[in-house]
Amino acid sequence: MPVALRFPGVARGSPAALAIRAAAASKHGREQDSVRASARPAAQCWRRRGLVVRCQTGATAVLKNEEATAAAQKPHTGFTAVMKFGGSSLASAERMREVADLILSFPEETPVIVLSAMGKTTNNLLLAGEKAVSCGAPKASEIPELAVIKDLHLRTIDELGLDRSVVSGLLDELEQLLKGVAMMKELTRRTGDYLVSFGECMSTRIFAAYLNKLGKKARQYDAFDIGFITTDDFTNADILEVTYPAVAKRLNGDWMDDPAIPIVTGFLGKGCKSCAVTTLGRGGSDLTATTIGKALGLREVQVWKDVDGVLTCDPNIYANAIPVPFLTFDEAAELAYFGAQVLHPQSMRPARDGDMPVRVKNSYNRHEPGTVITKSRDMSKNILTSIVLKSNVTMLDIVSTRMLGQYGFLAKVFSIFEDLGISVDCVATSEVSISLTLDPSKLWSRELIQQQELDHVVEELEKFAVVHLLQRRSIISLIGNVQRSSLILEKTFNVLRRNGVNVQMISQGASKVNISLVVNDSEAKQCVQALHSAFFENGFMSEVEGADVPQNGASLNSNGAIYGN
Ligand SMILES: Nc1ncnc2c1ncn2[C@@H]1O[C@H](COP(=O)(O)OP(=O)(O)O)[C@@H](O)[C@H]1O
Ligand SMILES: N[C@@H](CC(=O)OP(=O)(O)O)C(=O)O
Repeated sequence: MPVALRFPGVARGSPAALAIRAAAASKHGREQDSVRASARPAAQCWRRRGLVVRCQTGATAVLKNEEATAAAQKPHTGFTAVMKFGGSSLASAERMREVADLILSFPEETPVIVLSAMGKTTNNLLLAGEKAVSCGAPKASEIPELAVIKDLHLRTIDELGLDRSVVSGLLDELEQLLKGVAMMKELTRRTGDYLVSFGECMSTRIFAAYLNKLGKKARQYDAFDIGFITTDDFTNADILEVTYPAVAKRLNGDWMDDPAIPIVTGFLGKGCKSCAVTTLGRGGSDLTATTIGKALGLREVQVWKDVDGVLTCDPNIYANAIPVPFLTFDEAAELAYFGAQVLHPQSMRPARDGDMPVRVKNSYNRHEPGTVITKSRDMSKNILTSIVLKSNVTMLDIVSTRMLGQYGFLAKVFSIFEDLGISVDCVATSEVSISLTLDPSKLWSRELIQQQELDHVVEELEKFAVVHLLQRRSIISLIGNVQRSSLILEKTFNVLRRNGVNVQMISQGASKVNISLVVNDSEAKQCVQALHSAFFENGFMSEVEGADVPQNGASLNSNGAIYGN
């Protein structure tokens, strides 16, 4: 028999209201879902002694003021963790089966699931959009990438034994959209975001349907419909603060009313002014996951990838890379910012704010401990953690013609980059000159800077400086303990000298975890390999007194608690 409640002064559906409701349910020995919020004023009221709860049987009981207050202050949520699965973990029906099996293998968890688009679907959607611009409306239905997307999703549905209607409407809509782009001969950033959103909208619908088919009750959510409110910076939107309470209210509220595992689209949001679909930058589902984790105050966010955690370098550059068991949020953010594609650069922010560990795990190798990322760790024994390479970087040497004082010179240089929305990575200055590197992509949209934009930058800078544009450079970032910088640099320069490589610029970030070196693109991979073997493979760490030797140290018990940190 439901217990009817009303909470004067507490907004209906708010986390506090839900928490009081849960406390009342627990006090009356009821399942939470047998307790319903009611608008009926007569159902109960606040008395001096507390909240009088009247069951529909006529019996009453009191939830003491202290109990109600304590519950409201510690909002209860049924959820325990966020589990995010990227495109690499969801590339086929077989992979979806494995991911479902993985989720069900943690019966003690009540996770919120965040999914990216299947496999390479986002890239295919972007390519299809580009082709639509020039192919002409009658040919839009024949774009090869559209066929690949349709085939992948329909085959997955068939193989999972689901009804094609789960995505057929979206596939039709997608085809219509491409025809529209072909007719307009234009793909704006806003339309581009709407276009790529089909990937996540389809993967989540398929997966939710599959979990339901397995008997695990799941509910699909489009992030842009549940309170993910962003700036209107299409392709690279920022999540706004209002998102946190809105998402918590919606997910907690639905859970209380009708418990089901939420399956949420990663990467997507809703522009605060435009109300159009926005995206959070490539790889943005990691950020969706940590945002939900913070909103719900969860114990942990798990980010499931196709590698055994964050590695000592990109395994595509050097196959001997090994997992890094522990990282701080600062190290992970720096690593991501300087090019390690494994995490979205902004994704550590909510985790840091909510002091919530992030675990990077391998969905293909679930028993590996992975990497645990936390606020702090014992850095005293740490020397080098990981080596990151960012290629195709442009370097600018800018020498003042002394028309401006040094102060005005730096301000003027940076205002030009700000106006053009181009991000500057590394900077080194003298009194009259500045060397800096430009990210190959504009901010996080991964839209490459065009030559004409660079020409424009140089033209603007040449009004007050002599400028040398040096292209095809790479930044090698040494993520580690900058307190041991002399040791790191001594070893690094030995290795580079032996390999005949000259460093063209050095910069040590204020974050105290990163030293960056600029070298020629053509030498960069060889440098990373040589540095990796010198630091991680030849017993260097064990020779240095008190240094931590990288090895797998983090482990996960059955309910996901972290050992060994
Ligand atoms: N330092 C690193 N550690 C781990 N993976 C890295 C690193 N640098 C680059 N990568 C690449 O990142 C990939 C995982 O990220 P991503 O493809 O975005 O995963 P997902 O699609 O599952 O979110 C790995 O397959 C690997 O190739
Ligand atoms: N699908 C989007 C968002 C994302 O996060 O993907 P992944 O988790 O596969 O990196 C992208 O490809 O950018």
